[in-house]
Amino acid sequence: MAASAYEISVDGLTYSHVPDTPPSLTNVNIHLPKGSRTILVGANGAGKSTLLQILAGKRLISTPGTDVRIKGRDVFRSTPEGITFLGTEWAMNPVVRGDIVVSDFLNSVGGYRHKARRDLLLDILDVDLDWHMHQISDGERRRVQLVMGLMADWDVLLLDEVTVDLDVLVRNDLLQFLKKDSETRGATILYATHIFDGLNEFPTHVAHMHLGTFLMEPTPWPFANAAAGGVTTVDLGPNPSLYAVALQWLAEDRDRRRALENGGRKRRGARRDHSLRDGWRLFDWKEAANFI
Ligand SMILES: Nc1ncnc2c1ncn2[C@@H]1O[C@H](COP(=O)(O)OP(=O)(O)OP(=O)(O)O)[C@@H](O)[C@H]1O
Repeated sequence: MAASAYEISVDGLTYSHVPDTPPSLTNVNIHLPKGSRTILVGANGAGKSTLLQILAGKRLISTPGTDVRIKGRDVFRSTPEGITFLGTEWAMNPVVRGDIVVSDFLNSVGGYRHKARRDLLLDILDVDLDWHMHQISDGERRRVQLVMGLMADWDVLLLDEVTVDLDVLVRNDLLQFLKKDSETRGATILYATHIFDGLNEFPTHVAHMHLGTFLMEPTPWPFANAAAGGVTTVDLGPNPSLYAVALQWLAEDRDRRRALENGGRKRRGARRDHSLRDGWRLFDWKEAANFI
């Protein structure tokens, strides 16, 4: 299939947040069909958020040979319509912690234009239009964000761990809504999460990221084969749950990372006292206690 036939296509993507430092993404190549729902599995620091932010057009990349397209259009040069990105940093913005009533807030971002969908989402996410944004909990603020982000029809939804602070009932209802919406409208979802329970029925594809690369590119889910199609080193039995697969992958990733560290090929940061530079000392709690 030509790259433009995919809803999301990434070719030759390498990216460093800071010039001349090890890349957070290295030669990423993924191709996702329209209507797919892909779960990105990877340890903290694997590169999931970086990839989602790039797809959302939040970072400009002009490296020759890099091609990042959504709906066939270059996300850096001719950003397509219909992409919704929902990340965790939104809730930190002082603007959405101000004294504004939820109904006014949603109207200010066009809620009146999508009333039927907005009302459905208010119901699913159990959001009260009379709430004041500065008087609600983090999880409630997250629910308002989801109503805001999902009330207009989207073609491609990029979700970066935004279900983490939802209660299980709301999260379950939301996932069912997203699945149905994606099936009905052929909309595409790429979802990075660390919470795998209740997720087995959601994805059409699952992918495995580690240290900025895809150890397994998006692969149709479920994995029927007993050894998970060779994607893990141990036999997880028939039809393993996503939780079991993720747990195994992350354990293997940790071993792989530690082997790199032990071989002196750490990517960044000190993790052990023997990694500290000359002249550095470990924190001494007994010494520190004298100052309390
Ligand atoms: N703004 C930044 N400046 C410099 N380095 C960054 C920045 N953001 C992320 N990184 C680095 O890029 C790498 C990938 O980070 P990223 O946030 O994409 O990982 P992640 O898979 O989303 O992790 P998590 O599961 O913890 O959210 C990490 O090594 C991280 O330290």
